[in-house]
Amino acid sequence: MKIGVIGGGAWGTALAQVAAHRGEHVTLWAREPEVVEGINGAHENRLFLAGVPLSPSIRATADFADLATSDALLVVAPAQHVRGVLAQIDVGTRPLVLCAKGIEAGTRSLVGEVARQVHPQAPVAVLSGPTFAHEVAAGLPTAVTLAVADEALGSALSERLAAPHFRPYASRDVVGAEIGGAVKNVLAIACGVVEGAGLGQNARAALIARGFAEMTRFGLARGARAETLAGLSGLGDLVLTCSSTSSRNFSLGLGLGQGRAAAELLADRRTVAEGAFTAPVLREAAAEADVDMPVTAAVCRLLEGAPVREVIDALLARPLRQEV
Ligand SMILES: NC(=O)C1=CN([C@@H]2O[C@H](COP(=O)(O)OP(=O)(O)OC[C@H]3O[C@@H](n4cnc5c(N)ncnc54)[C@H](O)[C@@H]3O)[C@@H](O)[C@H]2O)C=CC1
Ligand SMILES: O=C(CO)COP(=O)(O)O
Repeated sequence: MKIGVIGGGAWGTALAQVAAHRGEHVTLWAREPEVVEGINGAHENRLFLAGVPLSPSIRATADFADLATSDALLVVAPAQHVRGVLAQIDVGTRPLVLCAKGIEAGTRSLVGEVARQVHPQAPVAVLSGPTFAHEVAAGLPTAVTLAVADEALGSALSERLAAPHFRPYASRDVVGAEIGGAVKNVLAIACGVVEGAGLGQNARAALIARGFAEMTRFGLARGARAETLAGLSGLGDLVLTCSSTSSRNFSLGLGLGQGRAAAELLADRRTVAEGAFTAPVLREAAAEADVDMPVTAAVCRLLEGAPVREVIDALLARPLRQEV
């Protein structure tokens, strides 16, 4: 199978590396000419995954037409850009494996919904889980959820994407896999705030547990399965990104917790902290579904510039309630 990868950021590059190590023909579309040149020439993506020697068999391109012969397309552009990028590609009936984690602003669509709107003929799969790109690219053991409605296609894609250190677990819950990945980014910002504001490890553990309760309420309201939310793409990824400065979302929260302004933290950054874009859309979607998401609302207020102390005090002053 020939694999096409759309997006030359850290994650697209790491996934291209996994496929290349399996011996697949990999064509990677990247937006930045210097990424294309670096991968084809020096076999390195210095902009987004510096220091990782890439397989010489990965072929990078800036031309969507070069993806025409790929049998399956991994979509690894940031969530807010998936629609724009997909609109430029003739996909036909080829499977789209969606790897971005977020909800589209304006439409409130999950990435899978965006893909179906742009390419209704293409079957959609979601690949999501606890996967720092630099660890995957370095060949460290990693497991992901691979969610596809069609079981036969799910098995075929799992076979093709698996590697000795990269283990997909098949699921049919596409919405559940997507919601876990999108919501955990917002919660990772909150955990970074706890760290930055020096609120302690009890608070962080509480936030992970209450954040997971929030993710579950929203997921169930949108048709996700509880088991998926408790799996790799939900709780697994939540734990990873809520406990490491390797997470861009956690790092953004760390800065906010230290009292720095969101605009300053987001300005000029080349890498994407998806939670900053997802948080306001998630707040809207939660209101629409009549789901209480206090942590998400607090993250939104911090991104809008509210003082950290004020937001934390308001969160702690909420009326006491039943845990379940
Ligand atoms: N980095 C990681 O460890 C992981 C990232 N992801 C997800 O993968 C998606 C991509 O993230 P990364 O590869 O980490 O990105 P990155 O932060 O390494 O790089 C930014 C990416 O955004 C692209 N971009 C910027 N403006 C754009 C535009 N106008 N149109 C199209 N593309 C544009 C850049 O070309 C680049 O590919 C995100 O949804 C992220 O949540 C998922 C799992 C792991
Ligand atoms: O999704 C990720 C790991 O699973 C990457 O997290 P960040 O985008 O917060 O770096």
